[in-house]
Amino acid sequence: MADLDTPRSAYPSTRMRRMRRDDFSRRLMRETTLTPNDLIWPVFVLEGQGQCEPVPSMPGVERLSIDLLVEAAREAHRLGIPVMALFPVTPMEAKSLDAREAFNPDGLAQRAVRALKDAVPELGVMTDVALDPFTTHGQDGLIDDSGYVMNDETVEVLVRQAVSHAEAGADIVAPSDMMDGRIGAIRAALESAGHIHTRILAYSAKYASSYYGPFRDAVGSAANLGSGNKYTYQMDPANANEAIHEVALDLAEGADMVMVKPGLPYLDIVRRIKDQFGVPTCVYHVSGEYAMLKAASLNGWLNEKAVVLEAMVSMKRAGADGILTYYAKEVARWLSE
Ligand SMILES: NCC(=O)CCC(=O)O
Ligand SMILES: [Mg+2]
Repeated sequence: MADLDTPRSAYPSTRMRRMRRDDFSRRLMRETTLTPNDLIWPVFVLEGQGQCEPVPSMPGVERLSIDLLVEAAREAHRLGIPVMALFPVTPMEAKSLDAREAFNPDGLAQRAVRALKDAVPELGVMTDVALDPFTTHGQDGLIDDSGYVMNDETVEVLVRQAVSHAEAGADIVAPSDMMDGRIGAIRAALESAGHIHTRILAYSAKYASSYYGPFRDAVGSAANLGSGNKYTYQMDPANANEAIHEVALDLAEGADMVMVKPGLPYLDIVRRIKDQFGVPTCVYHVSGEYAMLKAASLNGWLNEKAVVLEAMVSMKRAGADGILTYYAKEVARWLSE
């Protein structure tokens, strides 16, 4: 193929609109194709039976108890979605300073994994490795007297959490905490416990973003976090080289896949990672991005299906192999129409 700066014939022998004229030739030259295989569906899991609670800041998204989650998983699997990602809603009384509920073998996440692998074994199950749903202060790790999130002490808990997920049957563990060295520590612990097939999706470039607000409402960590912030461990939205550095470290420590989060505002990061490393790269279309599209659609200001599919194809075009999105089921349905 000629490279892009090879001289080309100019107008009128070249008319770019020729190929755009008809549907058949538009389809023929389409460079990016979206399929349900590209989707990971994040879900919020509740205690109880028959529980289904709407998330007010994410219309259309519901928190589900495990029995209803299993039904939803069957449907996701039927729609061709390869993976679901679980986010437990921890009851206030199970939260603590040391986040011990995170590695409870009978915790909500661990029970949900077992139920899903039992009911729909072909569906990939991914778990969130981070302590924010389990701490009374809503930070992703253990804090010292000054409130600083302690790295190495936190990593020890993350390792126990990840191993407990693998023991429950999780296919993918996804550390989203941004502590240093946690990928290597988790990988070593999984290997020595015999969980050699457990994949690690590292949230390598997770930014300290304001787009996570509705998620924190959904899992109930917003109230715990209060006016706190995560600037000492999540990345500065102004940085890109630092993301490359983070990804290089996580790959060296044993990550199978890496993630950029949020999605649309950070597609330059996705593209740089894909070009530089060529590894499986995921992107998280986060709660705030969902809320924006949903709110505008509910107001009649945007065509929901059209803008959501455009957002998805843009993430794929930027180099993403997997897209975590609360719109996963709708997207899979639209693609099959
Ligand atoms: N670990 C998950 C998050 O921190 C937030 C995701 C979102 O806002 O959708
Ligand atoms: Mg890191």
